[in-house]
Amino acid sequence: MASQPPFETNFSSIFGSSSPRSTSDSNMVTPTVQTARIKLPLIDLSHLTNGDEVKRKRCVKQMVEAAIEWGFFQIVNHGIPKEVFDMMFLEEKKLFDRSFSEKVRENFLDFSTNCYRWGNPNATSPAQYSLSEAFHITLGEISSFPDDGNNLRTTVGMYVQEIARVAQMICEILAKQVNVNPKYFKNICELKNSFLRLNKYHPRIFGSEVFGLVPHTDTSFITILSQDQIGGLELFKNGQWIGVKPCSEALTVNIGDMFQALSNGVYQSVRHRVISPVNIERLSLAFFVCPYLETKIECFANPKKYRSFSFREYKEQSERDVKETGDKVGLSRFLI
Ligand SMILES: C=C1C[C@]23C[C@@]1(O)CC[C@H]2[C@@]12CC[C@H](O)[C@@](C)(C(=O)O1)[C@H]2[C@@H]3C(=O)O
Ligand SMILES: O=C(O)CCC(=O)C(=O)O
Ligand SMILES: [Fe+2]
Repeated sequence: MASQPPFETNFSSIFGSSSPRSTSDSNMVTPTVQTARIKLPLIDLSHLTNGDEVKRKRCVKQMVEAAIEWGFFQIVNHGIPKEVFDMMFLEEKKLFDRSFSEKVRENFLDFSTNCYRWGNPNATSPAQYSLSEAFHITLGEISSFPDDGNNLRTTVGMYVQEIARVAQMICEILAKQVNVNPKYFKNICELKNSFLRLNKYHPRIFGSEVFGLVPHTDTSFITILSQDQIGGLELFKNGQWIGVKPCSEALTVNIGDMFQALSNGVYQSVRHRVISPVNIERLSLAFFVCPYLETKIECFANPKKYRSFSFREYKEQSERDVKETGDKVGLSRFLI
């Protein structure tokens, strides 16, 4: 049975003969000239723990500067064994290779009903269409899985434990620099709303360039991305889309909307997107650090840029916006 979502049949009415990049939709920043791929600031996390105080301070400074200037950086020597990624990518591939009907079936894998998504069902124009499929696996749900010897569950559990440890370290450092009590990020592993998003990007089928994932900011505090070597991730900086060069062994970290709000706009939740690969599929794993639904997001600086809001309010507003317009409006809704 086919494992592919029916992109072609279901979206032919939206596409016709055009491609997302050739439209003048407001999502697009025209002209979309592709600049050279860049290497993001690369941060060696071993300096945080090797006992050399000068190197530790330099490492913290690099990270903070990258969060302010780029909203993105890459990390190496994070301490997660290569085997953990190999196992996780293998399970991810096996999961996406299952039949389409199995993937959409309600309560597949006992997760909540809408953990599987493909395309963008709410797209109103080609510029909002994503040629990819994804699973959202929230931390709260993994812990309630029965231990039935299923490799996917064990592997996801192991993966998020490792990645959450790294996430915690980064969040605490970034918090301290903007006068947020690092205890705010105590027990990230316990943050049941944090989730792992498994992304599969399909090779282009609609002519020229197509979005694998439409331009967006992440709703998280931070996101930690692991990707294969295919590439396609681009970020928007100084009026241009810039391709991020994949770097083996490195994880990509980006600031999400919650940290931008918490830091009163000091850290940047930068718009990014994925361009579909040519003749090849691409896999990635994105871990989103999110607070509890009732957590109040309130910055302590003055004057405040954003009104305080709960994570529930932000999430529900974003979901409503995506449903009604095909796109997330984001933090601009909460400006004072
Ligand atoms: C169609 C969309 C779903 C999404 C918001 C968006 O407009 C574009 C990107 C999607 C994304 C990707 C990262 C996160 O998983 C997410 C929650 C987010 O903040 O942006 C999702 C949104 C979603 O699934 O609702
Ligand atoms: O796959 C990628 O490179 C980016 C994924 C992403 O932006 C997301 O899942 O929010
Ligand atoms: Fe993202």
